[in-house]
Amino acid sequence: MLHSTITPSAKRAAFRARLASGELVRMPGAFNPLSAKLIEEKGFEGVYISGAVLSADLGLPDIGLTTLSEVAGRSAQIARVTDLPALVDADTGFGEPMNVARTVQILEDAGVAGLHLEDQVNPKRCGHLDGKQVVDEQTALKRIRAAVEARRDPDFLIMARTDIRGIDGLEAAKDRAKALVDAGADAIFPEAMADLAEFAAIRAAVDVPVLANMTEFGKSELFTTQQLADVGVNIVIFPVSLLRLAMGAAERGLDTILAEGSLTSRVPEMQTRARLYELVDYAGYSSFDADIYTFDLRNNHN
Ligand SMILES: C[C@](O)(C(=O)O)[C@H](CC(=O)O)C(=O)O
Ligand SMILES: [Mg+2]
Repeated sequence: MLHSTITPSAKRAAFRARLASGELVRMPGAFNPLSAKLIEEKGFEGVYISGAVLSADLGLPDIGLTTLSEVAGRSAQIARVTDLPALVDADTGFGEPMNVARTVQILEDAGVAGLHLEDQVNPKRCGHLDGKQVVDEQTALKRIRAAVEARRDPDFLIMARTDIRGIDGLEAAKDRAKALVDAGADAIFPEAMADLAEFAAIRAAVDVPVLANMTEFGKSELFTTQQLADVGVNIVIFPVSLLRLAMGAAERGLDTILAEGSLTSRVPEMQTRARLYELVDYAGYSSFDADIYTFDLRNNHN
């Protein structure tokens, strides 16, 4: 009820242990705290907090407009309601290496299990857009070193994302990944890999966990969790998928009101009131204080 009772440090330790086991960690993107609860209930191993989703949620493009406070606020809301470890997209770290250090501490305070920092120039753009630019190697490494030095919980995962594949190719991505690991990165997120062989090449180049980004309508093909596990990928994110599904359903629903004047034909597709109440645990609140829960589902159409 109310919130997760597992401390951030325990979630981080569990995340590290799961990664060390070699088993794939599946992290769908939670577009809000409620969807994080659903992800947990379905049995996934973690939740991802996407920058693309946060900006879209605010009605903004994903081009570096969102602030650290907005990302930290959303991260804290999500981390508070789930026992799962959360990995948050910290874009380029919101500025210079000094800002990156502050970003790490603020996101540690938000209760997430780790973050990823990318090597794009500021302002960044979605990794699947054309016209991206990356910083030189020394600048990229400084960001990671600053992040590692600033962290207070040694289990807080600092993942380095490199966007260089789409600009200078796979060899450059392998070199950059190795250098980022030498600078202290705990894991690597190679953005916009073209195929499974490219994931395998990054996997072979470094000895830390590797993440695969299974975002739809992007530059990577969509592979199954089994295919990714078979090439040694350790974490898979479905960053924007739940938002895309929900928004697809919302759009169809709005069209139905326009066409039919009612949503009756869509009700079978909706999450029921009973299911929603189960997910947010009305019953738990009721046993905590029977006076606050007087609603009886049996009196409703559901
Ligand atoms: C993973 C990502 O950084 C995100 O913000 O979720 C995006 C996802 C997307 O825009 O599809 C990305 O740059 O890949
Ligand atoms: Mg992003």
